[in-house]
Amino acid sequence: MKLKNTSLLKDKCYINGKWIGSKEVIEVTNPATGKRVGTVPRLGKKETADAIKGANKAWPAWKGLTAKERAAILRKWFTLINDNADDLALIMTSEQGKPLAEAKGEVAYAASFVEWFAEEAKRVYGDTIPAPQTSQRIVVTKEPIGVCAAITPWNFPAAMITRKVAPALAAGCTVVIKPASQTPLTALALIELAEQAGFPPGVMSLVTGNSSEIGKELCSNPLVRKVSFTGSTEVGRILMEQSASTIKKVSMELGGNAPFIVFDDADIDAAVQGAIISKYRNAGQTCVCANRIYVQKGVYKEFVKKLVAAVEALVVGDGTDKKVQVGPLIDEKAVEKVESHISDALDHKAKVLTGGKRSKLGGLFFEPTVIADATQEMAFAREETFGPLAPVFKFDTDEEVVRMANDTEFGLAAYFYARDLGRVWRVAEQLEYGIVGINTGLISTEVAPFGGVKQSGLGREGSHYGIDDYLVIKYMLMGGI
Ligand SMILES: NC(=O)C1=CN([C@@H]2O[C@H](COP(=O)(O)OP(=O)(O)OC[C@H]3O[C@@H](n4cnc5c(N)ncnc54)[C@H](O)[C@@H]3O)[C@@H](O)[C@H]2O)C=CC1
Ligand SMILES: O=C(O)[C@H](O)CS(=O)(=O)O
Repeated sequence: MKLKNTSLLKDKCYINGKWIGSKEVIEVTNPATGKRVGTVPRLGKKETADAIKGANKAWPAWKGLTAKERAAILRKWFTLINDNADDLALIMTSEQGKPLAEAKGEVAYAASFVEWFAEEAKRVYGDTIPAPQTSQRIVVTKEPIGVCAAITPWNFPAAMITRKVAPALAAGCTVVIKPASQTPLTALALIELAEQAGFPPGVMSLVTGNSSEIGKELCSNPLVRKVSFTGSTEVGRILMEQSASTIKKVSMELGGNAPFIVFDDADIDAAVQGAIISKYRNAGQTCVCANRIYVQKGVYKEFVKKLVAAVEALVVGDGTDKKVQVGPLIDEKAVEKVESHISDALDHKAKVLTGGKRSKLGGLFFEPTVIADATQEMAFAREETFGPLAPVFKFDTDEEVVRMANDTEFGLAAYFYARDLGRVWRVAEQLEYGIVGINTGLISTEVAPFGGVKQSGLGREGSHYGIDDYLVIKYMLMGGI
């Protein structure tokens, strides 16, 4: 990996302002080549407890800074991330596999949360409330909740970290981060830049190692007041259970199963482009990817023909190749999940229109796939595929498709293409999701409150709502006036 700034490639963790190694290490491999790109320490409970203790010790001074002083350090971090965007993107592609253009886009997206919350830090407002007695006054303040834990996934190795730590730090909290073991190098590069930006020791630490051991300490240590997690719903349940014993505040950004609906009054070409970006971004490994594509019968043939042509034009390969639009999946388990969804669909009489098997490139590459004649009985109607598989369902009426779209335990993102104003309002209001994309396949921005309903999670990230998850409300009632 040829970096301009070689200080960004770390093989140590960062705990209480010190870079810590260990005898035992975790290998980080490139999913496109299977080659080792680096190693990180295999740490556990003890180092996590040290990081939590250090975060608690650093908290009073950090929250004691003015909002403007915290904002200035966040702003410096934002500038450093942007100044090192090319290197951060190359590290990300090397450990996660996404095409460089997508990695650069994610670095900018990650930086946007740091910029946004540097600004929001100065807008944590309280209230005054008319008191019930003339001798009383009531003031409401919002205060940082305290030491926070951030546990993040491999699919967005930069943005899922800054989307949590930026609001926490802006609010005056300190943070201990546990990144995914598959993609720790991007996270550690961000920490290197945070150290350069001037965050005091203990304010932000990062631990790599045994996920469940570190997670248990983060969730059960009483000094931690908040756990913010992004990942699968299964792991989210475990973390919520583990956090219950010390009544921690939790934010959960979990799995999804996004419906993507094309009505007969849609702009079909726009809908095809929206389906491509929503389905095949990050090789389909995002929680907001279209997992089910519903097409109204009057436009079914045209849409499917155009979708197949667009999918067949996608270039699969190593993300460092500028021509590549679809990189490898993260691991063998992910490839087998896609294969299992395809074979289940074929067992239920579905038809493969393009793709349907591992790429001839071998390894973790999978052909972008479109399946026709999909039905609600098939596995992808219940489970998140998390891969480049687009199942197309045909539907007749608006009522029928809204029922099918809502028929899931998940409720993160939904999309639809339509132009009739009444239909747009009716469908948008009837969809049981935290995010609804209308005539677009790309809904992610730092200015909006990202999050799900039902079993897709709790809390919101980004937007002016995002900082509330790291604050607690206090009121002071003054008597005897
Ligand atoms: N709603 C959202 O924004 C997102 C949801 N996801 C969901 O996550 C899944 C794929 O991402 P993965 O990283 O494989 O999810 P995952 O849930 O397996 O892992 C996420 C993080 O949790 C850690 N982890 C796993 N088991 C743990 C435990 N027992 N205790 C503490 N930490 C533990 C992992 O090391 C990783 O850092 C998909 O279901 C996807 O939809 C992924 C990214 C974003
Ligand atoms: O982890 C994810 O899938 C992200 O939350 C999706 S997005 O925010 O990059 O759209």
